[in-house]
Amino acid sequence: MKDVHVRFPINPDWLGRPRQHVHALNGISIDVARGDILGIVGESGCGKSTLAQILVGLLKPTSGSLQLAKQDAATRSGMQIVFQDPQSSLNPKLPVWKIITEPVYALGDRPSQQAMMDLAKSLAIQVGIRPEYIYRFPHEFSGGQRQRIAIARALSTNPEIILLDEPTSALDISVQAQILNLLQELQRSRNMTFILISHNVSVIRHMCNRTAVMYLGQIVEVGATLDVLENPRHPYTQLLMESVPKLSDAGFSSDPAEKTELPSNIKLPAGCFFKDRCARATSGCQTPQALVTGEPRQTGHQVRCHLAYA
Ligand SMILES: Nc1ncnc2c1ncn2[C@@H]1O[C@H](COP(=O)(O)OP(=O)(O)OP(=O)(O)O)[C@@H](O)[C@H]1O
Repeated sequence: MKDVHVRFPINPDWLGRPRQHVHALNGISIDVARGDILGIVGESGCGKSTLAQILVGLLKPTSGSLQLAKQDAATRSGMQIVFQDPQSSLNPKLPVWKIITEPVYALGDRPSQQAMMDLAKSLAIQVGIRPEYIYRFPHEFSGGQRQRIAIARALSTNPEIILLDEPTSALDISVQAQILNLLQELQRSRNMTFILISHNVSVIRHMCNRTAVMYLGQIVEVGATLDVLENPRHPYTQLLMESVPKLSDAGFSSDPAEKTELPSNIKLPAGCFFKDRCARATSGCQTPQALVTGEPRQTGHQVRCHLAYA
């Protein structure tokens, strides 16, 4: 992704002309390498869903561009998505084998029904669903099983990248780890590329080798997950990490927005977007901050703050 911006027009006048815009993404540039599990973390409203929609082509950037490197011969489609809620993302009227093979039809292929049932059976086995269950309907499965079906569907076209948009947030705690483990096994055995969007830092830490932290439609810090989460350099990442619930905490808050307000994305702040919430802000924060590479340089650690390495 190169300098992607997304603005939503709002508040139209009587001629239908927008009086204002929501600045949802404000210059997102990021590379994902093959075999990466890239985590994207940030609080509610920072633009994670907008980014997901741009990645899978449901939304076009207002400006900027996306590029997918040349695909493998074995790869049939660039990207598939697994949504947060398997309850609403699976068509309740279709048997599971048809749900799993839907993306194959979407590519324009018309294989025989038998071939599709065979494909669905083999994918069901890979995600831990009994193959004889593929004739059943979504309501006959638990939440965790439904998410396994959604994962099988994403695999059906053998995509280069799978975008996981909060893949475990709608599931019971006891099932979350099983789904994350399944995703890890699939990623390793197929050397797939995952982009995992989550507000849950623990999920990102468990799963991702690289992590990008978003704030007000920008990436404020990106690098190897251990560097970003264990040794955060941006004051916002530091705030985010301080707010991660500790097992010993009772009545914790995991949302830094509850401590201080997220500024408006209709009228963006001048200079650094974070300065009004930042305990370290100085006069140098009045100018817009660029994402600069710092230490450790070899892991491509980048921070959008002039104080990061001061
Ligand atoms: N179609 C739209 N029209 C106007 N504003 C929008 C639209 N879609 C999103 N927004 C706004 O863009 C900003 C980013 O929204 P987005 O849904 O991408 O955030 P998010 O990080 O995914 O939040 P959450 O975790 O709560 O889903 C928010 O201020 C949201 O209100």
